[in-house]
Amino acid sequence: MAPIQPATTVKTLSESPNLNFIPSTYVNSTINPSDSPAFDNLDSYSIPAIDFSLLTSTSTDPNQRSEAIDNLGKACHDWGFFMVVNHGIPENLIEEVIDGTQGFFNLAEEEKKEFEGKHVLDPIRCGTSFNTSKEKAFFWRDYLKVFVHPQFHFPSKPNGYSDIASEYCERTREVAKKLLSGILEGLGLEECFLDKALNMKLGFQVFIANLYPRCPQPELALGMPPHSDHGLLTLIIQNQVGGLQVQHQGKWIPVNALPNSLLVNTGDHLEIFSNGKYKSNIHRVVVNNTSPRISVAVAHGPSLDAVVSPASPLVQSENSPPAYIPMKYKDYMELQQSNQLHQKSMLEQVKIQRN
Ligand SMILES: O=C(O)CCC(=O)C(=O)O
Ligand SMILES: [Fe+2]
Repeated sequence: MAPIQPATTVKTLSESPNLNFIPSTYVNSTINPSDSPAFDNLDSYSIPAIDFSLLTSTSTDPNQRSEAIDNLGKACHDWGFFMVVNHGIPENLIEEVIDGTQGFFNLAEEEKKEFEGKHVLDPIRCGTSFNTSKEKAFFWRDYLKVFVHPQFHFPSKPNGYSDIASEYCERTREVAKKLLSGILEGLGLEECFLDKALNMKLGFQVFIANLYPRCPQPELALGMPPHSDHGLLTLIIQNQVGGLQVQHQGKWIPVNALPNSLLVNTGDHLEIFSNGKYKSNIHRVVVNNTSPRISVAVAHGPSLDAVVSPASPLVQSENSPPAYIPMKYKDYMELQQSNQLHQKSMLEQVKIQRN
């Protein structure tokens, strides 16, 4: 039987007059509200915040800096998710990226079709859900995915969006690089490993813009399913509308972003590289009936040609044999993007099972 195709973008669907119910193809049976902590319990789950200026400023007292490196390692270990404050990316640049993204999704459907793309390795691709050719239930989300490094690609519309995105991606690349250096330092690895093992000078960077329109039955739909990201670190900004939830100790914790913070997810390749010390974070997006959510996730990975395996100094003792088989990042990314997005199903395939 041919796969069911969504009629259109979720944006168009959500704008249909008198839409009181969602089509059954958007009903997701995987939502389990009881796995969220009771509301008055949320305070005991506070998402770590990292002060970026303490990691990078040359005038930081060395004790404060090593405390910041420890906090960063702890955040990667305990949560795989943290918020970065004092990152130095201007607030107005972030607002312009969100506005440009809104402008892109507001283009006429025929105009967006120009950027549709056919294959997961096409550098510009927009669409709906995650992978409609493989999904049984669709997600309440439209997206634009663009490869922005080592070569910068971008849609030519709307006017000015490409320049803003180019500047923003350069800034996030710098922040990601410094966070990764701090993470490596915390693992006891030399900074040159970034270039030696991961070839970060040619690091793969993808700009992912997401729109989650208003949904008349938010308790039945999901914006994005529980999943981990394929790269090393993903940096997320959003409009003022929440919806991102991170899994922590088996519970879903809603992310209430600190003002002007970057939200950071650790990805599968950090888990592989750290030989399982820093597990990639599982997250999902829930939707609502009042305000559309816009987010921009910029994912930072190794070079597509890098064959990634656990960092050699971390697997030299008998107590810590390599827990993942080496795989070319490009092959990993292509496979993850061509299948259904489900938990850590791709990472499971490279994990070495030991009894
Ligand atoms: O919308 C968000 O905050 C998260 C998006 C996300 O998880 C992704 O694009 O991989
Ligand atoms: Fe994600």
